[in-house]
Amino acid sequence: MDEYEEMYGIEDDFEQQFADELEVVAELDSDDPQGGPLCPSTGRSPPRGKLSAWRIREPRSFEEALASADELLGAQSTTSTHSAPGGLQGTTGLTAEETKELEAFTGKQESLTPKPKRRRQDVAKKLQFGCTDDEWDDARVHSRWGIVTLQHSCTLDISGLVALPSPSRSIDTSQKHVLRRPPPMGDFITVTDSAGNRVYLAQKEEEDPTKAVDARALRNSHYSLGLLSVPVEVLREQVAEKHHQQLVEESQRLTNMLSRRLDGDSRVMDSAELLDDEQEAVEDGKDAASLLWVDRFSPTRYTELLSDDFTNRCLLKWLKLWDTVVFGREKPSRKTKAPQADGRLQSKEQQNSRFKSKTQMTEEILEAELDQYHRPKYKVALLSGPPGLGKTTLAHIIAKHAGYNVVEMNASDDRSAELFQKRIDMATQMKSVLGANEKPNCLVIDEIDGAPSAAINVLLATLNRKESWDTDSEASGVTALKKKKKKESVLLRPIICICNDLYVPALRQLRQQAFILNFPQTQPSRLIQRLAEISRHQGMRVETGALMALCEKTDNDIRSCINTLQFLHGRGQRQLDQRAIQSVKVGLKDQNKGLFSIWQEIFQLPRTKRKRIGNNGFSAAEVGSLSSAGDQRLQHIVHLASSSGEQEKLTNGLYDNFLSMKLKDPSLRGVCQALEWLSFSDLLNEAVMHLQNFSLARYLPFLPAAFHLLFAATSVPRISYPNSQYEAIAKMQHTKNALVALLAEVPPSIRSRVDPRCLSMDILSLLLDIICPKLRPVNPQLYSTREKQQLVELIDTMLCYSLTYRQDRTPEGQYIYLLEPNVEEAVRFPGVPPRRQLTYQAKQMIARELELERMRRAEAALLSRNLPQEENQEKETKTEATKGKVDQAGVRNHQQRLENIIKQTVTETKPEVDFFGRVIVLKEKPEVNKASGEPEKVNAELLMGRAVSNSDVWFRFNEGVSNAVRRNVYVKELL
Ligand SMILES: Nc1ncnc2c1ncn2[C@@H]1O[C@H](COP(=O)(O)OP(=O)(O)OP(=O)(O)O)[C@@H](O)[C@H]1O
Repeated sequence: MDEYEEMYGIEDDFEQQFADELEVVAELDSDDPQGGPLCPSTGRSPPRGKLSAWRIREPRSFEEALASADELLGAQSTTSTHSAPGGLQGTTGLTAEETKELEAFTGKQESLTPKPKRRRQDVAKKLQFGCTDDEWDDARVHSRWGIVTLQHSCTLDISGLVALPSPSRSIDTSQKHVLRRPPPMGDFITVTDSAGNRVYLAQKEEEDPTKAVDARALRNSHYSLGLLSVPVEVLREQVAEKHHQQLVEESQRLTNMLSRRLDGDSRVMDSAELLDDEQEAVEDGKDAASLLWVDRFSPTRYTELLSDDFTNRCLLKWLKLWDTVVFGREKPSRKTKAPQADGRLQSKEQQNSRFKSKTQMTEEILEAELDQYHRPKYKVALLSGPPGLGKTTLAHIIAKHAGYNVVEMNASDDRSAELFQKRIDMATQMKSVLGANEKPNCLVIDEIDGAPSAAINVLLATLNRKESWDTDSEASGVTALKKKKKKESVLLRPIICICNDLYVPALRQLRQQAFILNFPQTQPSRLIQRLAEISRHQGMRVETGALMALCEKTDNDIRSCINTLQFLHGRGQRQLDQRAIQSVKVGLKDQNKGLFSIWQEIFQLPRTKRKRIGNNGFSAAEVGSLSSAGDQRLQHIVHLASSSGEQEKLTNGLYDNFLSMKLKDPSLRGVCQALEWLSFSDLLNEAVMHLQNFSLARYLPFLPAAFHLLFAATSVPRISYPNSQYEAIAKMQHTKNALVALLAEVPPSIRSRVDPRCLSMDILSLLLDIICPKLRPVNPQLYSTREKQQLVELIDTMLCYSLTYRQDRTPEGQYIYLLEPNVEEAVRFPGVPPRRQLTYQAKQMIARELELERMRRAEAALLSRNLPQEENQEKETKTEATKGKVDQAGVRNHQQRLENIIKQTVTETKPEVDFFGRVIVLKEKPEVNKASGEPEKVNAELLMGRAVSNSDVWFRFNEGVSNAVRRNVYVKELL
């Protein structure tokens, strides 16, 4: 207070009056960063930094203000390096002497300018905590609730309202805790010194982790407002982790590079390669995070392969067989086996040779002699097996290991035969010219099962070029030039083909000419080891049980396993147990199992697996939560069925085979349920197909699951390919066609009352009985009148429905008469006694009668059509007296037709010539009845020939071949 009075010469009642309130306000508004000037009366900073000192002091005159400003400027210019207003002093780091000098200097200016504020150190000393000046300099106030650190010349302002300029934040916080008055909120501790001065230390709770969580929750509520989608802590963690990972990868890469260089087996890497690798390393560092693990951890050496050793060795051996022709190395001569002394042993071996194992056969192929061009017997190796087992990787590594430059092509992509040819030629006839060590090419054709037959034929032609060369070599010297040309095109490089399905029809021929290697499943132990390595490398802790579960889930598919691990790693899962693997939905392979294996899995119970060691990590509750074995089976079958894209065929297979399974219940309840399921599935299918309601399609895979639960047995089921549906459809189509053909010929009066459904359901069966009357096997001439009548009715009925009998020959060579159209099949039901059949003779007689009747009717129809014409002609004949008898009797049908034909025919009359080409002059010219005045008729007669025009019989001959059944017809039969 006295200092304030010194400075301004007045006493501020306001401060005294409202000291408590001001302190409380100051307490609340304690985050003035600069500290602000001290309150002159209390030695504390005023409630609000901006308002305090200058606002409350007395107003000065203009001259006073100018003078003080001048003085202040002068002082600043001299002490510009030292002076800092108020609380900033501490930051200048002045020594005690310098401070004193500064005080002396400012003391001289007192009369002109307002006094600078007293340093806080002095104010603090006034409290007299019993510390000397030096002690104050280094004093540290420790408390449970916070640390107050006083460093160097920094002073303690116990008011707690002035922010001390301090390098550490602890002072700032401590200022809030040492108060002159009890804090308005929270607990505090009272401290009284020997002089009776009392201060209050605000009590601050130690940081509670739950509070931190609360803070986070609070922040989360802010995030929900859309401020930051990911908490900042998580972001920080991610950045740190990424950084760490990059470092780990970088170090790993460098280690690999070093080990590769040091590796004795590996070839010496030239400087260019090293440079490349280093560059790669830099690039990889960038891309490492985005790289797929399957690519990053792809094996680079033979020893890193996971595939079966026998397969690896066989392929390598086969490739080595090419060494003679490709590298010019001699094939190492094989040791001939010592002749067996024991005759008995020899005979035993001979016996065994009849039953060779697959391994023996493979080895025999590999030991077979080379052909005349020093190539192995099989020019192409065919690797087959399920996807993701590392076939392509194996081909690449083995080819590289054997010293080849690998050229890969994908047969599914390059599908045209020309492109196929071009690529094969390029790969097998050209040489890599890039790089210091040029290597011969080895062609790897991936996915050959996806290639069309034309492309496979191109490959086969390439393999068999040798033959064409041989024939040429045997030919005479004329083809010698060609020979040389062809010799170059003989295949001299190895080709490795890779496929998933060895038995696609297009590969049939290639199979016979290829060295086939079936890729077995990867051994789980090896795969688990590799997966453990990868996960460890990536900082994941994965239990062995979890890895086993993963291998099982993916059918030991390397690609699927590694991809699943990467996926889980990407989701931030660093620790994996068996349950995590089982609960995750990824990792299920896009399996495309064959239909037979699916049917087999449906009708066969899975073999119970041995309980694994370390698999008992579940508590009782966990075991309870796991789905039962039945549930798992059901899920497996549902998954299997939905992954096969051929739902209809799958259902057909179930339908055709389920009755041949071993049925457990004698009451056949299972069969009834299965039939219900089938009809339900049929309805579903109909709804999906007809109504386009594809949401129902998800229920279709439950049919196989139901069949599995109903019929699965431990024994291996015998499954046949389903044909019944195809046969049924073909039969139905055939029957429909017969009915349509029948109705098409039926007269409209009947057709209007008969539709195909009514015909097949109501009429046909009875009709077939009607057309099989009892007829005596005698000549129809001998039939009684009743029998004749019956025959007439039969013929009439058959004609009405356009039925007839057609002669046919059975495969055994027997002649039979078949109903035409053969609607008999439409009403022939299996298990029903066959209906009575007419004899061959009866059918023959009926067929003949039908034919005759048809002709008669046709003629009658024609006649009836011609009748009006005839009437007209009759009228004409009456008027024309010159008309002959023929006209009076009416123009005959055949004559009319003949005349029409003649009118239409344009005949060129050529003069008759003799053998020497001279025109023959006719001696007797036909007489022209000029009197009758009918030149046209004479002409017509001339053209027709007298015999025809005057005859009642004429025939027309159509030139050409006829396959019609011929029989002799006498003219008298026609009359
Ligand atoms: N030993 C191994 N270690 C790590 N990864 C491997 C190993 N072997 C193969 N892979 C990886 O597995 C993946 C699948 O291998 P690959 O393509 O050779 O299988 P595939 O049997 O040819 O499959 P597809 O029939 O689908 O072509 C590749 O990405 C490969 O990098």
